[in-house]
Amino acid sequence: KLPYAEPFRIKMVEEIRQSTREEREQWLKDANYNLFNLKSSQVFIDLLTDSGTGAMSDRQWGALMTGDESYAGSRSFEQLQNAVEKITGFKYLLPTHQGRAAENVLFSVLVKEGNVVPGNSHFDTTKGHIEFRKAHAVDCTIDEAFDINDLHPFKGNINLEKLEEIYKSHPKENIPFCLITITCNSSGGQPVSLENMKAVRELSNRYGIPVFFDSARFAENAYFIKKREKGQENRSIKEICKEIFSYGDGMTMSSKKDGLVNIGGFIALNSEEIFRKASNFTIIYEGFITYGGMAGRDMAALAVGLDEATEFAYLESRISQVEYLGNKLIEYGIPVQKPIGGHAVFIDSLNFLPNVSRAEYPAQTLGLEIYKEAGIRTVEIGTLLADRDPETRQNRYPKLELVRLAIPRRTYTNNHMDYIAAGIKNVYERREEISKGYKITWEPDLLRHFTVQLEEA
Ligand SMILES: Cc1ncc(COP(=O)(O)O)c(/C=N/[C@@H](Cc2ccccc2)C(=O)O)c1O
Repeated sequence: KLPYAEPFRIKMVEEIRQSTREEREQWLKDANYNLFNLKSSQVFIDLLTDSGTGAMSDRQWGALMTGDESYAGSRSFEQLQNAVEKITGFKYLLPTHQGRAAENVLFSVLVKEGNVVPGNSHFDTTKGHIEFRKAHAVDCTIDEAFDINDLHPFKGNINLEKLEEIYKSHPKENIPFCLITITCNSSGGQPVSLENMKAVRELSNRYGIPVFFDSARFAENAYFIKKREKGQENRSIKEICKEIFSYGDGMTMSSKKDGLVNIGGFIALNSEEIFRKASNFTIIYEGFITYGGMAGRDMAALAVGLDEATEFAYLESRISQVEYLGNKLIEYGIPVQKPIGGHAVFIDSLNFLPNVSRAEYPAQTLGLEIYKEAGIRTVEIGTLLADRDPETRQNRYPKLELVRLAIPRRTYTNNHMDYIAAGIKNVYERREEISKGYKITWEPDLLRHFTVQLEEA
């Protein structure tokens, strides 16, 4: 038996450059201690996000050259429509410029003030688009997801009792849909099992509630089903994807993740009625319904990307690299969410920095220390991202206070993974000295983590 190796070779490279610790300390000060404000030239290894940061293949670059920029009826739209239907089975497609735009269009049709939208953990913009409409996102994820050492293979699963509790305590007109996020980003890139999706579908049918998927990392979810769920090991990724989507009425997609492109999103669904209504919002917010904020060439590249992303060999190499980094950190004794997620390793900053009070944002503190140490940019998935309670305006302290190391697709080598692990180990060895965190000097009303400004506490 031979080990796996990447099912691709590299044909283009982009230079990255190291800096000095002194430079980085100054740059952080200039950035108001918000890693989003760093220039890319100030970052050696960029793990801020796996969204739109991956490498396209030569076939995708080729598709760019033959994109059809017709305003209506583009050939590239048809190519994308065929790819989406082949993989998901959904008949109607509305392209958008990215995932939150798909949420904006779909939720403009389905989400009304006072509504309740249950599911597993809704991610930041998805929750933002629900709360922006004065509706409530309710997290019904299983409890095991919040214990980083529990090895439950599907920590993205929905707790059916919690979900049924919601269905029983609200009239169905007040629950526009149940949203299943695959994989579940906020709980650590954790997958949802087919069995759970099927059970959610059956329960929702009993109460007459539609089911939608937030599908940003659906291919990685399918990979975990194939690897971990009994009876799935001999099925192709594409077969598993088809079954996944058979349990939903539709999906939103950030193509910047498992679409393997740098920009793009879409809505796909089966209901002609919702498609008609959503089309109006697409025309208002995005563009005509056969391009929706995407260039023809980007739709052509996305059609190829969806096909590549749903191939086992690609997923095995992508996910094995994340696992490789996760296992190195575990070897160093660093507390991380387990099992290792599909797109990222999530460090438990409460365990890592016990001397930093929660009110001083320990995950942000750790992210800044990792950048100072090694020029690696990460992101906080904790109290800053959780935003304030819309009513009380108090901080909402989530169960998990995480630093996410999101690994871009087909971009870094395992030498970079070794470098990342070594940099974090250095911080871990001096963790006792870190006792002061940060405080907010300015924040916006919504989705504050992108633009918040901080200073040393
Ligand atoms: C499950 C899920 N659903 C929808 C969307 C919106 O899609 P879009 O509008 O971004 O295309 C996202 C975006 N996720 C980005 C957001 C982010 C966070 C921190 C730093 C940079 C970017 C990420 O997780 O990295 C998502 O994860």
